[in-house]
Parts: sequence; structure tokens; C-alpha cells
Amino acid sequence: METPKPPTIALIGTGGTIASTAADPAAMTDYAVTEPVSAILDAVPEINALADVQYCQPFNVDSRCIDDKMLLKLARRVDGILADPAVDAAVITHGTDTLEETAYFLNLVLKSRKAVVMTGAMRPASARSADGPLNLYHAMLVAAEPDAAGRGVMVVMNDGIHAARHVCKTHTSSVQAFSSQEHGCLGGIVNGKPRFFNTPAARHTLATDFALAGVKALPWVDVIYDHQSAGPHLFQASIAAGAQGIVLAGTGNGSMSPAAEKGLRLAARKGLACVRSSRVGAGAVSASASDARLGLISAGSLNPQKARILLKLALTVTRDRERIQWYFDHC
Ligand SMILES: NC(=O)C[C@H](N)C(=O)O
Repeated sequence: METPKPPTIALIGTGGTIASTAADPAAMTDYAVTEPVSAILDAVPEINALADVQYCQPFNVDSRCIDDKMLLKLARRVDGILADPAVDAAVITHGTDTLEETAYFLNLVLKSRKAVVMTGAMRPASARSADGPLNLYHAMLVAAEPDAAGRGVMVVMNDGIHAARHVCKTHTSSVQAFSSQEHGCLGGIVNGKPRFFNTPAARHTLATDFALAGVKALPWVDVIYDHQSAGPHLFQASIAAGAQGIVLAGTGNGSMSPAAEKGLRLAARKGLACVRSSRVGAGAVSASASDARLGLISAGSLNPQKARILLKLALTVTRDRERIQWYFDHC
């Protein structure tokens, strides 16, 4: 019997700690992005037995530096790669600090059923027990698994397979830095094999209204963090700077300090789309009876940084409050 041809997987390097080195093997901070994606791949020769890999490097930066232009460039590049019938799946290496933002953005705009798996590392490539090589190998295992297709963008870190919709960075430095909170993982790597237990319920990839054709720039959306004794000046500054939306990192279940309520009311009156999210880190912000009267949108279980991504994309399609609320309820 002929052995089946291994899948062709596109590896797209964007930087992050997985591509970084520090002064010595004990150093876990104070590193810099130095490694091209080819070097990250060469460090894991076991991948050769899994897949034919074609790599590219749209940019190579720490993920705190990623801006809208880079996000659009990456999304267009990945969409183009996935449209190639010769490519079966894609793996993207990325810094972990803003990984959840890029993952959710791609989850909403890529128009493909093919598996897209993102991964990174918490320890630099030069570290004594670097986690990047195993994370990359696991990401390739998941991308090569036929059952991975149709689940949207996934994040593979430290043996877990997470849905882009739910995954958040919840630790500053541990290798167990990512969690899908109460929603749970999609699955995990068990004894060298990917196992899926869940499938994402929210709309993604082919089932969203969002596409990048014709989008030259993304609308500007600010996140404003609420707290005791807040002032209205950040809202005023955001409106004056020309923002098209504001996401409030509100207290508790998206509740607002008096200044935040005043600031959001003003912003909504000026035509900005205003979303109530929460700074708590778990649970959903539920719709409130006053949202329609105040012109506000509730973020559900999206944290502020992910609510910002969805609001930016929603504003490429509509400014209608109810339609935007629908996106927050379904995407
Ligand atoms: N662990 C990491 O990847 C953090 C890094 N500073 C980044 O996000 O690019």
C-alpha cells in the first residue's frame, strides 16, 4: 500500500518570544526578536516527518508592536495562502502578549475552512527549557489533523487547543499562560495526538459578515479602563481625537462609574459606537435595560481587547447599534 502524501502546511512567522533570544540560558526576560521563522522551524526536525512546510515572514516583531496595518497585511497574506489548493492548513507563530487579538481578528475575517493554528512561547528560544519548539510541534500536529478543519482559528499552547473566540492570556510569565476560562478548551494534545472535545459555537471564518476586500484601514476604537473616582477627560479626548468607537473596561458586570456613564452618553450622542465590557476577566457582561436608552452595546463574554477587535470590524459594515449588538451576541 502506498503511504499517503503528508499535508502541505504554510508556516507564517510574525515574531514574539518564540523568535527571541536572551543573553544566557537562564534569562527569561530582557530578550529581543532575533530569529527568522526558518530558524524556529530548523530547531524542530521532527516536523519534517509530519508535513511539507512552506514558510514566509510578513514581519518579525514583538507582538506589542503589531498595529492595524500589520494585522491587515497578515490577514490578507494568510487568506491568499489558504486559497491555494496546494496548501492544506496554516500555522502562525506570534508573540503571546497580543496573540488573542490577532487570533480573534483572523477568526472573524479569514474565508476558509482550512485549519489555522497559532502558537508562541513564554520562554525565549535561548532558554534552558524553551517551550517554543514543543508548542510549534504541537501546532503542526493539530494543523495536520483532518478533524481540525472547520473549527476557526485555534491557539495551541502548553498542550491545550483553544478557540480564538475564548482564549485569553491570563498569566504574565508562566508557560501555562493561556486559558479559555469557563468556556473550556477545544481539546488538547494527549500523548502526542491531538484530541478534540468541543467545537466553537460562535460564528467564525466563512460564517461571518466580515471580509477585507475593499477595507483600506480599520476604524479607530479606544479602550477606556474604569475605576473609582474616574474623570470624563479620557472620553472627551477620545471623541476629540476622532475615534469611531469606545470600549469601556467597566467594573463588575459592565457597570459604569458616574464619569464613565457621562462619557459614554456623550460619545454615543456624538455618533461613536460604545460597548460595555468588563475588567473582571471572567464571565459575561449581560444586556441592561438601559443600554438602548443610553445607546450602548453589551460585550457578552468578550474581554475589552477582544471587544475592540469585534467593534472595529463591525464598524466596517454598519453603524447601527442593534446590528452591532447582534454581532456581539453571535460572533
Ligand atoms: N511571550 C511573548 O511572546 C511575549 C512577547 N513580548 C510578545 O508578545 O511578543
